[in-house]
Amino acid sequence: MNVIGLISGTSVDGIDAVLVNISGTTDDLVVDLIAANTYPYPAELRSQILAVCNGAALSMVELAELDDAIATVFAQAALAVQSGLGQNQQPAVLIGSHGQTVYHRPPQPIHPSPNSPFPASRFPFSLGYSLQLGRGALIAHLTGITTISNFRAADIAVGGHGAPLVPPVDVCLLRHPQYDRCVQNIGGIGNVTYLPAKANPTRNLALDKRHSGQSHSGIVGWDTGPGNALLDLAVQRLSGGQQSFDHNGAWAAQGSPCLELVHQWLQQEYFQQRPPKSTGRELFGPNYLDRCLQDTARYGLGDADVLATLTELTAASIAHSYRSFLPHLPDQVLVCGGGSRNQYLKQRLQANLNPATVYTTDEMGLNADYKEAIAFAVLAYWRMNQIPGNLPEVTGASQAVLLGEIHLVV
Ligand SMILES: Nc1ncnc2c1ncn2[C@@H]1O[C@H](COP(=O)(O)OP(=O)(O)OP(=O)(O)O)[C@@H](O)[C@H]1O
Ligand SMILES: CC(=O)N[C@H]1[C@@H]2OC[C@@H](O2)[C@@H](O)[C@@H]1O[C@H](C)C(=O)O
Repeated sequence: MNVIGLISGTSVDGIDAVLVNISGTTDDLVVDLIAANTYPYPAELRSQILAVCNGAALSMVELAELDDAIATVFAQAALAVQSGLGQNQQPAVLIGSHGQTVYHRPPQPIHPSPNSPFPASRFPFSLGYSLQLGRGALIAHLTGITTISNFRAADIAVGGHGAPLVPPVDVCLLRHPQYDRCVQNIGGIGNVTYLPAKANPTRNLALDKRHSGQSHSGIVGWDTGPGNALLDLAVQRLSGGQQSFDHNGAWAAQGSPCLELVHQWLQQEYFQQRPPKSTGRELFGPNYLDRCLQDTARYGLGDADVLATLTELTAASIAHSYRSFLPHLPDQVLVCGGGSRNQYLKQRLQANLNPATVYTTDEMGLNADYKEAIAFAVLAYWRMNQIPGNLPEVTGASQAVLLGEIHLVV
């Protein structure tokens, strides 16, 4: 079946769109990439989204308009990605659209009031909340293709974080017979999937002691913290808006990281918190960067040193979380997302993760730039085949559930 996957991530740089052919279900899942492209947001729409992500207030009218403006560009991306198909290629019969996250709040532990009608054992937390704009009904109407959207809501309703959702797809496409692997996405935020080798699951039995979730398979995952979000914001500030990101890490590579500062930052709550855990720009956004820059100023760091230190925070927080929450370091780390193109970050990751070897998912045959869009095509395909899409051991949900709402074409 040909399926389109659409996502714009926390970097808010544009819509990643793929057309894939999918067959099989889980263990026998096969995904062939037919076409892929990124369609940048119109500048004004992007600034509006970033303002909302940074907490700008919106009226209901503005919210409705923003939702449909995003749905419209998502629908355009879907049509565009399959516009140049050869004669022997079939158009998509299904779209999986993640939409644009504008707000994400993980579930919070609470102390229920004595008058609560719910027993504390049943409801020991307030549910998370995650809002993705770009409503699926409009995408289905504009494209004429059945669309699945709002993937995170069902997992959150059963107590999960609703994120990360890509790990079950990593399990099907990247698990190795002999090597323990981590698949590390480095987008705006970083997230990992740990894939113990199929051959030696018993090596991973120690996992439950470190990880507060239950994982019989040994497969776990979580958001590691900042990916490129802080770096991008810092580059924009330090270049006076001339540059939007540190191309290949060239600027940071001219400086040296302040390891003492990185060590202090790693003591912060998010890095110490056990999985399941998820985060977003609400935490690792402009205010967080302000605090980092106050610290770097105290240490008298120059611009290149500031960027090297923020790059080190991304690399070191990833390595710190593996050492804290996995039974042992993996044999291989497969990076994907835009951060996998930052050569300096990749070097620092390798230095922090020795003796594990760092690769990109491209080297394993899975496109590093479009893996998330591919995953949402697969999640939509699973939804249509009644296959639950969440991994409770990753999201913290109380059960596996079907993910996504189906919007048929009327
Ligand atoms: N050549 C490059 N050199 C350095 N950094 C790069 C390069 N290409 C992309 N990036 C970084 O990758 C970022 C975009 O990554 P990506 O598209 O994976 O993020 P995202 O999908 O929006 O985020 P998330 O996975 O958190 O939702 C850019 O903002 C930039 O920081
Ligand atoms: C709420 C939200 O959009 N979370 C994103 C974000 O970007 C990376 C990381 O944080 C991950 O948890 C998730 O995205 C990917 C696609 C996921 O669900 O696996």
